[in-house]
Amino acid sequence: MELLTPDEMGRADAFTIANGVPGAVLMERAGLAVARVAAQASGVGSRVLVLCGPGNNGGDGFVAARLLAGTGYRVRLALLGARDKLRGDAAIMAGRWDGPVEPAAGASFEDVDLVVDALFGAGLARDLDGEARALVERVNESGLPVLAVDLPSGIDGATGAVRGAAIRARWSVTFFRPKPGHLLLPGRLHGGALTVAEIGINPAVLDEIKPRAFEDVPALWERHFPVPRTDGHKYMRGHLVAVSGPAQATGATRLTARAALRAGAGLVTVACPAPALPIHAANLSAIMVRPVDDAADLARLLADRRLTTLVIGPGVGVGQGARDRLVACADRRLVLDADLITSFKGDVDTLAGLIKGSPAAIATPHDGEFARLFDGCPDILGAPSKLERARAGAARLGAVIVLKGPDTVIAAPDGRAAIAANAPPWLATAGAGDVLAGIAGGLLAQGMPAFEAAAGAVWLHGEAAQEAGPGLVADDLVDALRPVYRRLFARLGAPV
Ligand SMILES: NC(=O)C1=CN([C@@H]2O[C@H](COP(=O)(O)OP(=O)(O)OC[C@H]3O[C@@H](n4cnc5c(N)ncnc54)[C@H](O)[C@@H]3O)[C@@H](O)[C@H]2O)[C@@H](O)CC1
Ligand SMILES: Nc1ncnc2c1ncn2[C@@H]1O[C@H](COP(=O)(O)OP(=O)(O)O)[C@@H](O)[C@H]1O
Ligand SMILES: [K+]
Repeated sequence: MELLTPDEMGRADAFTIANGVPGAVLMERAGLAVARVAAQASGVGSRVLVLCGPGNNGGDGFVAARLLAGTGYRVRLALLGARDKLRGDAAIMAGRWDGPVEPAAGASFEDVDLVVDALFGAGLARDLDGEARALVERVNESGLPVLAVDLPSGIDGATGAVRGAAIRARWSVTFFRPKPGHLLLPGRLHGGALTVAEIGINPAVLDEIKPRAFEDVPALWERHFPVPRTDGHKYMRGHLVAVSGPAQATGATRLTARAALRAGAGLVTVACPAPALPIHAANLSAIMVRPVDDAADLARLLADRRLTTLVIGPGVGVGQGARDRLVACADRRLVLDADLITSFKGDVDTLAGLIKGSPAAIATPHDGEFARLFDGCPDILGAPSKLERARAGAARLGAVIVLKGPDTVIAAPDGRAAIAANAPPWLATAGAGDVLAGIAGGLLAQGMPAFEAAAGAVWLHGEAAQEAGPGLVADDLVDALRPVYRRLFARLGAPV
């Protein structure tokens, strides 16, 4: 579940080697893992072309080639660079390979069933060019199935970026823990199905490395998940207010409110301008509706301290009205979304100042809203990856940021971050973001800490979209949460 940057992975290798496991042993195990996945991908006797690079990634390739050749595969091996330039463990493994070594530049792809890409992994240091780039492009043009060792060559393991050009693999095998580049786009699209192989690195090294990035899976947040108590009642599960916009823009707030209630908030109230009240009232049943025409009205409503949590943004309108409403609720648990975020365009420090007193705040921008909020912050918008952008944004805002998309990143001001990889493409539909804000609010209302609530909400949202399947509209997500909850509760040992 931890994600290690290539640098952190290098430290994990180094710790392990320093503690008595030789690098060559790790490399033998890495090559064995590659050979195993190759064997699952392609039957005995098939023709495998192993492309080896100049570093240790190439060393893994030499091992895999030897093991496959020894178990009935017809293996050719092609090397990028000179054999006598190989160093360390890679040189040792080249010495254990007794077959021919072709130059990679002119290698033929005729009569090949599977390509093993062992060109570059964690050591990719610059954009591919020249011979390396031409080779990668030739592999992609061949249309042959590719198994990537560690990372598809050309993908930056820390950022997921394509460095010049990158292999498009059908399978990838990485070692010990995935890297951010396996989950961040475009890296994830280049990697295919990912296998994470144990190669004998003791997980105790994680205590030294203290990774700060994680895959967004239940193990990350389930300890904090608010399973309803047998002796509980609705007032123990929080009262959430969804702040609504005007009569012509009420749907987003209803999606938010329904999602919050479904996610487990004890009570949910929609606070709306008086003209919008009949519309909400006619369309809601378990959710309460209160007239709130301006910020002063909202402040009066919030004199009741039991209203602990607010979601503000969906449909609320961009401008001073939204900003004033935030002032009225800034000391509560908060989910900030959509129009509220846009209302602070280029003014993140004012927003940060306002929400300083909030006990738990989450902002859920998509890329466009993020760019607006951090307009004028080139250090944040220009950070090297989506992971680093979200982290830098969270630190500046002083709140958890959920930077949405196919590779949603959840980042806390303290540097913890998670990347979600479970959202299907049909989740990108109008109103899906309003539902996400509601789920996050529903979890916050039940007392979940902000980072865990945000990560939990993003995962649940993706699972609900999988559950609903293609053709999904945002309303379906709310219903689809039920089977997802049933499975999660069963996993947590809660009554279902
Ligand atoms: N002992 C270890 O550290 C282990 C390492 N393993 C493997 O080792 C890999 C990392 O090995 P390395 O650190 O040697 O790095 P790589 O083998 O990924 O690449 C480094 C080599 O590529 C060259 N290079 C980098 N960018 C280039 C570019 N754009 N164009 C042309 N050449 C470029 C470098 O000069 C260097 O020769 C991992 O991805 C993994 O596959 C595994 O065997 C497990 C154990
Ligand atoms: N290509 C994609 N694959 C999976 N999920 C996506 C993709 N694009 C967007 N999403 C998700 O869809 C939701 C859209 O939210 P948002 O952009 O706020 O839209 P809206 O305002 O219409 O609700 C977010 O949860 C986002 O992470
Ligand atoms: K590779």
